[in-house]
Amino acid sequence: MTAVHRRVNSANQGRIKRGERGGIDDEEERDRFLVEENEWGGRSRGAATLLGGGDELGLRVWPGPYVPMRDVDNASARNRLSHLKAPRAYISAPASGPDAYPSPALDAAAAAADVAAAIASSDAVTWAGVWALLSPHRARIAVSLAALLACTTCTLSMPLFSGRFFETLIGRGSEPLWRLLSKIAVLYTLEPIFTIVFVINMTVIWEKVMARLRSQIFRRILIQKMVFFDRHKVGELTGLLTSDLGTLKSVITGTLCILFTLSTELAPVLGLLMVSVSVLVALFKRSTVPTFKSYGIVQARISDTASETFSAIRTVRSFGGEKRQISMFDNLALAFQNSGTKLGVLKSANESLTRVVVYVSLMALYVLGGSKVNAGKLSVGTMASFIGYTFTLTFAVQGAVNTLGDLRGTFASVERINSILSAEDVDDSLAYGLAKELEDSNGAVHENGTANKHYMSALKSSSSCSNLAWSGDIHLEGVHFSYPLRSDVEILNGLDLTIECGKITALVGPSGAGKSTVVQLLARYYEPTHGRITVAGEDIRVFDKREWSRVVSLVNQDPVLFSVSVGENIAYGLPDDVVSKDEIIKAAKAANAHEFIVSLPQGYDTLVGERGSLLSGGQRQRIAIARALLKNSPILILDEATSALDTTSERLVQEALNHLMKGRTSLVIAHRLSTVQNAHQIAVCSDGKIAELGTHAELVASGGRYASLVGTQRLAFE
Ligand SMILES: Nc1ncnc2c1ncn2[C@@H]1O[C@H](COP(=O)(O)OP(=O)(O)OP(=O)(O)O)[C@@H](O)[C@H]1O
Repeated sequence: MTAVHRRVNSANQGRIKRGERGGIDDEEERDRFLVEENEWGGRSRGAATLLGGGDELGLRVWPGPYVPMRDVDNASARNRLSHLKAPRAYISAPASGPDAYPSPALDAAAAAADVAAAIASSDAVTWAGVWALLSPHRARIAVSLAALLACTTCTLSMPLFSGRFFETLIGRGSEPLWRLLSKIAVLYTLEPIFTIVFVINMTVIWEKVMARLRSQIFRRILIQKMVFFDRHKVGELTGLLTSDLGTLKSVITGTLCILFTLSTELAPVLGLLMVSVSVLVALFKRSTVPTFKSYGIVQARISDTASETFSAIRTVRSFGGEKRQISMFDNLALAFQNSGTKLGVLKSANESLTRVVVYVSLMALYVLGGSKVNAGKLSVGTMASFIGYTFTLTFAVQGAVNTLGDLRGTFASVERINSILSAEDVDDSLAYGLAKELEDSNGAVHENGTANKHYMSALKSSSSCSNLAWSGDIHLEGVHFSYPLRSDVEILNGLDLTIECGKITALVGPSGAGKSTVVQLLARYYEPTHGRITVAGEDIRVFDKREWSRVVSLVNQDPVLFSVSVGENIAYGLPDDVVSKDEIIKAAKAANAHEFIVSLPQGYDTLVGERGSLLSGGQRQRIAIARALLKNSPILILDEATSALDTTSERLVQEALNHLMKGRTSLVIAHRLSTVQNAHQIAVCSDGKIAELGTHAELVASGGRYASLVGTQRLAFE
């Protein structure tokens, strides 16, 4: 084996292993696949690119550092290769240029910590967590505080100098006017400089903290159970990452602004005013938290409605639904306006009351101070300083009121984030798998890792999952299931089915019988409420969901593509591996997609638009098949994969599917019975059970439901 062969093989380690371990019949095809790759590796510098060595060629390569080829076979190189695991797979050919695609680096340590924290803690945002995020920025905080102190000193000295200025003007000052004015000028210059240092440092710290918080929440959302996504709309969830967190940011910055105006001199007076303000705020708080909460909810609904309308724009157009969407949006905009107005009124009432407190203080100062100046007991300068300080105090109090007002908004936001992202909805089996992988790639010792505390003892190793899936039958044994949001309606009631290894099983039946539900259980989007699903006799719940997802490929009627290039969409079949362009081309060729792809304006680098909207249904379907081919998983589920296609596309897609199904345990769901008549066995699903099972000929001969379905479709069989 040449060095290049070794490199290519190592890079494809994961996929090859799956093939080697498993009992796939199609050994020959896999060998061909590898030989072709090796040939390619020997011909070009592609292998260097494959392993992240593109830096050598002046390319920007995903992901991670360059690994010298000769190192790949030894253990230390394998460790280094683990860094290559990042959520990016597709490498453009050298011709695409160094910046063809951005490189998303993954901070595995932070991600592992976040996932582990999500498993362990019930609240998504805790003040202790925010504090922990702040602590690495201690040096910057110290600089900020020093700047704050300097700035406060300048601010608090200003009224004193104003007083002296008036004294000098009326001829009672001891200092020459020019000297006084130059001191004031220095003060006025330094104050904004210190302010800039303070604000810039605080902004940098907070942007960093907010970015981490956002990542934490995104990760937490991603590991929720499927029911969570049934329950919450997209806008609501994206709102958590934008507006709700935005509120959190403003309060923390605001709190620091209070410090900005604190001083020992003014502490008693400020303290007194703060007590009055706190009392006012406390009185308001009870009534305003719900208002803030409903404000957040309406805001989320608005973004929800907008994103839903735009993503379903074709449906809106075809039904002439513009008026309806506009009125829905207008109603929400009105509700948002009302809620905003209510909030504004409450805020201003709160602020006005505080001002009243300040103005009363000022009036007292004018009356008492004025009479003392008249009586000659107080100098004009001191009186001017007092007035200056009172205004300083006014700013301070207003800042405090705004901050406390924001605090109420923040309480509501944190409450909202935490109530939506409750710990019960975390999918432990998925979170465990993810935490384990992240800790592994971070080099964490597993026995002490956080992931270890959960599921570790119960779950099987990844190699056994792949081995069993390649070699064993799948059994659905007495499966009962109700969707969590409709727990009173039983969709499957005691369904038994054996899906034979390496063969094609078709699942047919009337609409609503539960066929797609079986798919969702096999994909483990949901778990059966009773009964179990086994592979080679092993309950599939003993595998973590990340591992299970690698052994199951799903191609459905309307495959969703990401709004990136065609090549990147195919490479998503192996999202954690480094995939060469040649592998992608080969998968595309096998999926009958290569020809149409190269005829696109930028070939494999053509962007597919949102959800793949710039491609036809048949083209999307073939890209999805190429993606599944690249994934090379032992279990394949086709849910109405050809039902949306015209005859030409269907032929092309069907050919691609036949290629894909070869040697895999396949479950095919189809309404059009002509597409499943050659399946090894056909199961008729009815009322959440398997009513009939056999080959096409057997079922037609038995004259049961299948035969009548065939009759209904008036197909000319045999
Ligand atoms: N996420 C969900 N939450 C609640 N109920 C659901 C959900 N998905 C499907 N259902 C319900 O489950 C039942 C079975 O649906 P399923 O999609 O499995 O049927 P099907 O046999 O695949 O139908 P079709 O052939 O029309 O696709 C239906 O009554 C449907 O309303």
